[in-house]
Amino acid sequence: MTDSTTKSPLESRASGPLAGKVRVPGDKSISHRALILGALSVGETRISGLLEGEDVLNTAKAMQALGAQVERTGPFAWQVKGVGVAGFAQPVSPLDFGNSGTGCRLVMGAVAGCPITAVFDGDASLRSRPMRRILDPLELMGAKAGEAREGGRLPLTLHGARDPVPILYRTPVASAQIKSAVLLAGLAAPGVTTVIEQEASRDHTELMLKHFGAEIVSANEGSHGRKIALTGQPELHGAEVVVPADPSSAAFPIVAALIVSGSDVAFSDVMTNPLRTGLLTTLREMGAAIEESEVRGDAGEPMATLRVRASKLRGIEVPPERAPSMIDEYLVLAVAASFAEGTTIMRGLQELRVKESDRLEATAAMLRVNGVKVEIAGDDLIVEGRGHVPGGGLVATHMDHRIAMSALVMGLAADKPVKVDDTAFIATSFPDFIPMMRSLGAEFS
Ligand SMILES: O=C(O)C1=C[C@@H](OP(=O)(O)O)[C@@H](O)[C@H](O)C1
Ligand SMILES: C=C(OP(=O)(O)O)C(=O)O
Repeated sequence: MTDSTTKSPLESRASGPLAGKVRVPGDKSISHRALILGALSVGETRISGLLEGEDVLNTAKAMQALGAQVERTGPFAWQVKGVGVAGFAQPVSPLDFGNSGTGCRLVMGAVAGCPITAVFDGDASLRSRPMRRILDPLELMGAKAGEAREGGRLPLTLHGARDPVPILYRTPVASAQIKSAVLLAGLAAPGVTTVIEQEASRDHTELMLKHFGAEIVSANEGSHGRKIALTGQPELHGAEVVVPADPSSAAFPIVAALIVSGSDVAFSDVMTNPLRTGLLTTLREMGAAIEESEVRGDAGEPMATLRVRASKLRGIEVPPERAPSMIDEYLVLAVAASFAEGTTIMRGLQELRVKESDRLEATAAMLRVNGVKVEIAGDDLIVEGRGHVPGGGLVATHMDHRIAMSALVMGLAADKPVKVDDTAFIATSFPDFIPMMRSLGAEFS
């Protein structure tokens, strides 16, 4: 996918009721972490339900380049034989993370604790994203970033620490990627590495570290925060990981089912970790009919079947403290808000500016070009819902999978078709999105 020049446009049009039961692919966050922790463990890790999207496949390649044995043993089934904590080997060529911030930043943390040097690179989107936020704590732990562009942007050379030191670090923004990078580097440091976050971000790294045998304690901090303490230099043991379905991927067909009248769609095994369910909370507040059944858990990650039926939605205000639990879902929430009656105000979205694209601007542009009234006020996004969307626009995806999927969802219920300029990046997180949506009744051409 890196710097692809051939674009694959697609148009989506008003469709009949969506119906069926599907399992969206494995969770992207958990898939990256299973490969990385498998590589840092002694013995064998077996992963089922891995997301075989480009982002995760790039992490798998990076683990191989760093000395782990990584093998696909069947559909979505992978086996990793690890090198142990701080055991990474010097890679012979640059590590290419393609479009993936998570893969790149988490592996930076893991490399920072090893006495090796690695070059990190990615596509034009990833090269535009800030890496200083990761390099700052890693340098405090003893790693050194070599020559890099302004803001620590890729490509960059990272020299891991010979003797990593544990730190206490307060993350400057609610970011699971920063927290996870520090914890992964902390694995190699003697003593306790502590991360304090003012707003709790997704805790998959903490849960999975415990699952692999690390001593890690997490406590509430302030009204919305967490304090996480990891004891360094554990022996991590290979483990079984069952990857639940990705709620951030399910978000697209969920919103599609809500806005296409008469729809009734079920989603199995969707991860319902409370630090990832902000969108479900918000949609329910807007009037969405979403029922949970078959609730269960695996390796600390709860999951459930969700049944979603087309619903009349109303505009609401989404508080800023909810942002970390739905940070990747605002684009498709903005689509739902466009079909709602009344104004939806989404507050505190500054982090959307540093994702695969500037998602605040790109979301507003997607809505505007399709006749929806929208405004950006500081870090807030304000959408005027009128119960229907004119459509007819051509949406620029800016190398961003979630813009492409959101726009295609919008077209399924808009008055006129909606076209996206490029669907290629959907393969980073949801390779079967188009056929799965068609199987539910979506009309794409
Ligand atoms: O840790 C993770 O797996 C992720 C954390 C989030 O990023 P930030 O940590 O930058 O908020 C999210 O946007 C990304 O898709 C996945
Ligand atoms: C922000 C995302 O991913 P990443 O940061 O891993 O590129 C995303 O998938 O929406």
